[in-house]
Amino acid sequence: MRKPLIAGNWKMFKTTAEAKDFAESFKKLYVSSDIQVAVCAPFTQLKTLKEAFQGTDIKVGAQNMHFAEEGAYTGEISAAMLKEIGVDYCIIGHSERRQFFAETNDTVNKKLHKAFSTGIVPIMCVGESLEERDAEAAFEVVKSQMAAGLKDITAEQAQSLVIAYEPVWAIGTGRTASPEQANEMCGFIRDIIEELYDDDVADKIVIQYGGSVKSSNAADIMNMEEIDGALVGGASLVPEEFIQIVNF
Ligand SMILES: O=C[C@H](O)COP(=O)(O)O
Repeated sequence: MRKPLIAGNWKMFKTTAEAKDFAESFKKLYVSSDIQVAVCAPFTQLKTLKEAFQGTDIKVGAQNMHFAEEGAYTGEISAAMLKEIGVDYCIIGHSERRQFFAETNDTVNKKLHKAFSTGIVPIMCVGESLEERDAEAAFEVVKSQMAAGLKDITAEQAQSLVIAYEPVWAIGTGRTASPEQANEMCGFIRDIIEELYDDDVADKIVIQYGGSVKSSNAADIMNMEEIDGALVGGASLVPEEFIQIVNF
């Protein structure tokens, strides 16, 4: 049985003081359940959050990492550095990284290999742009992101992978994919996993939806059969809002 994952993605928001405030308020509202909860924060807040969430089952994730073990890569952070402070998850291939920081399917693939070999669970993001959806190319685009991103990833590794389907046109726009549209693509992603691996892996893999998820639409999305959680941007910044999504 898959354990759904609801993960916040803070993007480039919150100072250390703000992260501490969030954690203190959120812990008071949070009750452990059969939903896994994680907060993916800026690098500088990861240690703060790990400490603040100690003694709870709330996990912590990064939003990016480099694929090399170490080296002359000014400004980058390695998987080992994240692991050392206890980071559980890392978002890989978010559309904002693809759009603004030259992330490609090839770098996504390299990062996945490094995350798995370091013991960090990758949250691999896939999703089409509005132009691609309008051109009826959404399924083809997602399929090629999946195939290239998962190149040479073993079935054993893939079982613990999280995939986030985030249609680019629904991110931060207030325009959510309908629960049916999201469910259809998440089902398609599961079919691709079955094709690439087998039905056992397809059955185990967690597939999230992301894009303008809020407390008002969380239940409609989360109750869809193929959707195992959410990657939540803006609405994860406010403890009282994020907890309502977690408790959908
Ligand atoms: O990673 C999260 C997504 O980019 C969604 O962001 P959003 O909930 O602010 O639309």
